[in-house]
Amino acid sequence: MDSTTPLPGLSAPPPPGAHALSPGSYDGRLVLVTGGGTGLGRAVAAEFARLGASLLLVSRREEHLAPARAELAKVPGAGPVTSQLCDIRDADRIAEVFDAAVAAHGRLPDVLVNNAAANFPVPSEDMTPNGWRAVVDITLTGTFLMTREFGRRHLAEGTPGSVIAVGASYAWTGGPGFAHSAAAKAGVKSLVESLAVEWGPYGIQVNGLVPGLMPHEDMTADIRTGLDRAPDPDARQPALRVGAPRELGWAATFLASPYARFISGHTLVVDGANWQRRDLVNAPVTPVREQLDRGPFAP
Ligand SMILES: CCCCCCC/C=C/C(=O)SCCNC(=O)CCNC(=O)[C@H](O)C(C)(C)COP(=O)(O)OP(=O)(O)OC[C@H]1O[C@@H](n2cnc3c(N)ncnc32)[C@H](O)[C@@H]1OP(=O)(O)O
Ligand SMILES: NC(=O)C1=CN([C@@H]2O[C@H](COP(=O)(O)OP(=O)(O)OC[C@H]3O[C@@H](n4cnc5c(N)ncnc54)[C@H](OP(=O)(O)O)[C@@H]3O)[C@@H](O)[C@H]2O)C=CC1
Repeated sequence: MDSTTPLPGLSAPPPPGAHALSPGSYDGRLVLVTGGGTGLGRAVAAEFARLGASLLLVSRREEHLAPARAELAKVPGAGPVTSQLCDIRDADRIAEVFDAAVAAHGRLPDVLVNNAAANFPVPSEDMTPNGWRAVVDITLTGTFLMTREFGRRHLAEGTPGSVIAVGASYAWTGGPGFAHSAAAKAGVKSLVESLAVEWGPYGIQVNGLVPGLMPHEDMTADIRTGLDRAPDPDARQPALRVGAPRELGWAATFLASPYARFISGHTLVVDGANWQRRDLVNAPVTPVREQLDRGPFAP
């Protein structure tokens, strides 16, 4: 192939509304998605709904939850869609959310998707203690508290369940400019590995799921601005395209399905191999302060 031949890249995903699993695969199942009102969480929830699941969306802001509830209830084949306001840093409120799940849906969530997370780009030398705590508390501790409640309820009832924790590939590599989030996501990956073993004997499967770059309209301004600094995001991916949020949803519905019951403690990366990218000759290093358009450090 000469340098003028167009590269094909990885093929475009099937259209919105398509699904790999049979219709009705999740009929009668309840799926709890944290952060299910926006972005990737909403896209994941939609794929479960398309397969017949009932949904419980959990996050802090009704302005995120109400429109998502309305949209997801219209997905053909979806079960009932409810939501609960909850800050996942609050263990008491999480217990109430599980009580509300049983009251509204008549069952515990069969699947927990820990999708909610917090993140903003910041050079580490500028990060305040409270900024670090906010991101680690939401992303790691919030994921643990939700998962702990899910596990306790299922262990008490003797019922099986499936947990999916949404991660990020900088759990393996580190994330310059995102040290708090990368550390938290590394903790999430480790948590998945610990709990998969602890709870395997009780029929509770625990996996991680890592999206690659999947732009969506709810991305925070900080992250969107960072992305907008570099033109043509497709050309910067080995797949020659960014991911579509529904591709994460398809992976999630597979991981929590009967066809994946023997997969546990694994973290699946859906990013077209972007995180493994290495060039023969690296691009010159740009310090994080420069990438973020920050002036010199001033204590
Ligand atoms: C360019 C490529 C990027 C690829 C990255 C892809 C990988 C991962 C992606 C994601 O995780 S995307 C998910 C992002 N979504 C969210 O973060 C949504 C929720 N976020 C929030 O609610 C807030 O942003 C929050 C700050 C994270 C949490 O809100 P909370 O109400 O608990 O905190 P605050 O009281 O507002 O702030 C706490 C603390 O944090 C400091 N802070 C907040 N924003 C920034 C910022 N943009 N830069 C620096 N510091 C920030 C804030 O000042 C507070 O600290 P103190 O001032 O009290 O010291
Ligand atoms: N987009 C991407 O390309 C990538 C995303 N990811 C991961 O994917 C997941 C989803 O990201 P994305 O959809 O882009 O981000 P969003 O900002 O759209 O979603 C974050 C969600 O988390 C909820 N949330 C935040 N804090 C709390 C809290 N304390 N309690 C309850 N809910 C909370 C928010 O809702 P509310 O404000 O209503 O509380 C929001 O719905 C995250 O885990 C993220 O780290 C990883 C790599 C790349």
